[in-house]
Amino acid sequence: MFEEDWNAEIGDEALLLSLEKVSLLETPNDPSSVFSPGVDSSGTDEFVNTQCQPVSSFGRGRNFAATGFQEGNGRDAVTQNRGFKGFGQSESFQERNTVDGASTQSRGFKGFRGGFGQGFQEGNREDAITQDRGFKGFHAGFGQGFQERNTVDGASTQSRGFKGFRGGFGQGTKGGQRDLPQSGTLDSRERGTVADGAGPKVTYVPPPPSDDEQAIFAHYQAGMNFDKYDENVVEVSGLDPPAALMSFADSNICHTLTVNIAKAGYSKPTPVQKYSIPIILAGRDLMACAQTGSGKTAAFLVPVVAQMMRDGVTASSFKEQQEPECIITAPTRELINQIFLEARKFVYGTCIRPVVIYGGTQTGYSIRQIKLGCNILCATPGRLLDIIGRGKIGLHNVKYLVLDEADRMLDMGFGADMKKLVSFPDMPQKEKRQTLMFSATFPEEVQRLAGEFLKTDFLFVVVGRVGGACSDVQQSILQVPQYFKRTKLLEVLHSIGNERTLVFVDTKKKADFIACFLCQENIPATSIHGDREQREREIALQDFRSGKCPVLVATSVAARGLDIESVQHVINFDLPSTIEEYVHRIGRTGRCGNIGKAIGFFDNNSDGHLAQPLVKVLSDAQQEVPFWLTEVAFEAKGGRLPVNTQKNYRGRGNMNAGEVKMECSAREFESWD
Ligand SMILES: Nc1ncnc2c1ncn2[C@@H]1O[C@H](COP(=O)(O)OP(=O)(O)OP(=O)(O)O)[C@@H](O)[C@H]1O
Repeated sequence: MFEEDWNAEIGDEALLLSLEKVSLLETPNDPSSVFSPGVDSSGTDEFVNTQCQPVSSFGRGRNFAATGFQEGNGRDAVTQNRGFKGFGQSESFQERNTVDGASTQSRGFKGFRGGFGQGFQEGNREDAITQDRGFKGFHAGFGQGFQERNTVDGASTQSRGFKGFRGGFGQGTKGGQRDLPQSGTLDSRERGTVADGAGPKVTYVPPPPSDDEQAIFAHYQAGMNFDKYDENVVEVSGLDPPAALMSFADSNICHTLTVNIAKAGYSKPTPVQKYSIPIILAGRDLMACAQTGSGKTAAFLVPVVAQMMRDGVTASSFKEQQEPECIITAPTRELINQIFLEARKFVYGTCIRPVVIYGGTQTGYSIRQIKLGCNILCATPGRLLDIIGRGKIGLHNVKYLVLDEADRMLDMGFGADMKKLVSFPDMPQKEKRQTLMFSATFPEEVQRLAGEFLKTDFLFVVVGRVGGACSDVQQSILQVPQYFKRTKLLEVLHSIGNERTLVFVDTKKKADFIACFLCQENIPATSIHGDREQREREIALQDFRSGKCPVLVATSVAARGLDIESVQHVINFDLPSTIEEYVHRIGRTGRCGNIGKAIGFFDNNSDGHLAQPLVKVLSDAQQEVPFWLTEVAFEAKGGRLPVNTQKNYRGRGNMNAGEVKMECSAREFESWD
């Protein structure tokens, strides 16, 4: 991700003063009210040596707001250390970094003493052997009664990020109760290149989902605008498209699946389902674009399961190498898990076995799940390639290849992985498999790239406008300069009350910082981003879903696909760099016919590039367009684009290959898969 200008925000005197006034959380011994990112890293640079993620349990040592904080880091040999390293109060805070041996790197926040305000320095030192970057020395504040020790023996160690929250900010989660096996965060780097044993092991095993029928079919209610989906114009391009279906019963699918659809609470198909289901049942390749929250997941799962049943799929039994009939990929771990949970609904009572594998979890666990049998493999790209490379998955039986969030899967972030996937010798050629692509956005150049994966007679279904925002989301764009954003955020959150709100920021560090800040303001918040351990990410999401933390501060890793009940608000604290990302982010609310609200903080200094595409997205979705925004858009068009120091201009319809390339940065620096 892009490095933000922290000085611009934190160095502001007024803000520092206001932060000094912030009172600390005052429930040190109440485990249910002391939160947690347990944040563990924030660095963004490449690793040099092996890395050691501190074991940061949320259990003991979570007394984040009591009396004193200690951190010790004892390391031998080549050590790298990046990120936050402890919060504490001046008197009781101690930080110990014992480094034996040579070559030490240390980056990032190192010890808060005294709130966010004073004593905040950024160090940027680089000598031959020792690197030390980032915030160092917060004096006075933010955590008390907090201890962390990281002792790492052995050579060549790296550690990044926040070190010191065990429990962290926010409310909720008592680590002890949730002490699942620990994970390290190898993320994308764990793929293939870092074999088991070569680096610190990722040991996280996610808790198994409930097998209880009620839990499997749990769903939220469609909203009052559900029927309005039918008002959307649907365009199908390509030769001989089959007729759309009007009801699930029309689709002639097997009885068990029909029952499962009903149990999932689907009484009638949405437009993307009406058109996609018969196309897939007819064996055609498909690229489908429909607004966020309008049921694209079932639009591919239902017909794939129906066809597998029709073709008499056999139950796969225990084998060292499995040969799934269907592979589904998506860009983020949480999203692929969600797709897997949806798949479990539709295959219920059949012999079809779906399996999910994704990064940040123990590779051995993924392999064990696969060995037990696998008909539908839901996977993030990195873990998928890794597992294929280990010979645990044979591809010659693949009949369906699904790319959810296909534009993201084909851009420079994951495009190479997807090319690699279809280039495996045993992967059936595109003529011999069905390739299905779904997204709410499809920039034109990505549409062109998609052609390489699809048969020439593929069909393109567009519900509404390509890349259009969901009209059930009431959008407002406010002019908020960077230095004023936190004040504005508080103002908005106070007016919202306890309603579930997703706040998007542009960097991982900032996600943690804003979550901390909100907690200090007694707004229970947690964070999700690519530097958090997978276990922490899942806990954060769970706490948000359950309402324990009604505010989730996120980077773009949470922008796509996530379907969380009752998210009433999305706040773009930082607007994203592309309009597509904006459309996905605000689409976390206003789903399945429910209504939602999205507020964007527009900073003239950094968001000028987004003015024009925003005006278009707002007006296409029949939203009010502020006059000032049209003016900024006009200025941008006239060549007087405000100097943009932080973001890259990647508006829709204006992308070129180079701009697509930039998309990869988000994924490279964030561990999405
Ligand atoms: N036909 C239907 N009837 C009732 N609910 C439905 C129907 N189809 C989908 N849903 C529900 O609507 C919600 C949104 O669906 P889904 O997540 O598939 O949307 P999406 O189009 O993939 O969104 P995004 O673009 O954000 O990924 C889910 O909770 C899903 O269970």
